[in-house]
Amino acid sequence: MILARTRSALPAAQRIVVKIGSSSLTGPDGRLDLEALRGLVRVLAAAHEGGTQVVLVTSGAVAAGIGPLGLAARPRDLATMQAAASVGQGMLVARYTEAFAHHGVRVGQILLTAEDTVRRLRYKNAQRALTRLLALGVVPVVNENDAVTTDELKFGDNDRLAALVAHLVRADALVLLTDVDGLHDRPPTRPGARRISHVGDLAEIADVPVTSRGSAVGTGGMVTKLESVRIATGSGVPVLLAAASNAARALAGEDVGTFFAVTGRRTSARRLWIAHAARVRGRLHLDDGAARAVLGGRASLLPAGVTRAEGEFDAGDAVELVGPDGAVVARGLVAFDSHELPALLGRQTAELREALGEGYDRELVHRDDLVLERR
Ligand SMILES: Nc1ncnc2c1ncn2[C@@H]1O[C@H](COP(=O)(O)OP(=O)(O)O)[C@@H](O)[C@H]1O
Ligand SMILES: N[C@@H](CCC(=O)OP(=O)(O)O)C(=O)O
Repeated sequence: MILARTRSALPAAQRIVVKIGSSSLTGPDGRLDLEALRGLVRVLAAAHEGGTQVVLVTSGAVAAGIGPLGLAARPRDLATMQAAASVGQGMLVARYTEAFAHHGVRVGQILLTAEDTVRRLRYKNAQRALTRLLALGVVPVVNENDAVTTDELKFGDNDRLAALVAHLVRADALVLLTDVDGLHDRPPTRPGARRISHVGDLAEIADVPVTSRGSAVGTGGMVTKLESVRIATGSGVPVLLAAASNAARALAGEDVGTFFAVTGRRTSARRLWIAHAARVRGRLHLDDGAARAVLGGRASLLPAGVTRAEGEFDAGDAVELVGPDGAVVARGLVAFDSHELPALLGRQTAELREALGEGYDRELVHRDDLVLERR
């Protein structure tokens, strides 16, 4: 589709997901910057008025909780982050509700966890709520459900969450707003850094140095943004990455920020999650036959084809499947806990059923839970 390859996709988009990072919503003191928030809302309300459906994915809950809790800086431990997010999220949504109401637009809060994008029922649930809100002319305001999200289940960052939401609502484009106007050919603090305007394929920027250190209040830096870009463009959604201060020009299709063209087609949310699971818990080493079977694309992985396992994981966790040459061939959700594996590896299915009973003759990684590594 021609639209998804150029910036003209943006003004023509009927449904967009816009993500704004903490760095663009907070002042130097770490508190919410109301002027910045209102500036963003002005732009989004105008897009809404023009007939574009807008989903806003907003960070800033933890940052908004820093001031009221008297914390010196953004907390790094999970419990204090949860507490700060719990205090901050309410304030954040109250501010958006007021700011959008000023333009006659209603908002609805949606808090998601990783599970909502993986488990079919929950995925459908989230999708139904978001679609209905949009049909009712409401701007959904989405964030991760930080106050109850455990370490394992965390999206890790809102950049990834935004890409998954863009997939969920079948957005025509994803707009990532941050404190820097797009990807630069080197971190923008280095002298001579220049903006890259268009990326047709991520391979073009393989050599661009990016840091994972964000601003003082942001998380993930440019690395998580590029991961988000990879998820979105690889599943049919083009991305524009720009400075929040350029939001209006970005939505108008002007030459600001970096445009990333679509590189792949829409895929299932579950496969998307497996391919980009925030955290891989272990590795299964495959023998030659198993590696070839998996690479063939239609086979499940059986215990018989695995020579050794690394890591500690529970059934349902994401693991890497490694071929005899040491290269990762696929990612998948493993069906057993790691402590069960020594008794299973290298043994035939029938033998396992006989020795250990029904239930132990199942696949180690079912083919529906397996995604080949892109080469
Ligand atoms: N090559 C690069 N081009 C642009 N920005 C980069 C690059 N490498 C690192 N960065 C950094 O990424 C930061 C944005 O990430 P972050 O602070 O996490 O933002 P947010 O809070 O919006 O999610 C920028 O401030 C910038 O310093
Ligand atoms: N959900 C968290 C934001 C986490 C996050 O990814 O922040 P950022 O890198 O600023 O987009 C919050 O609301 O504070």
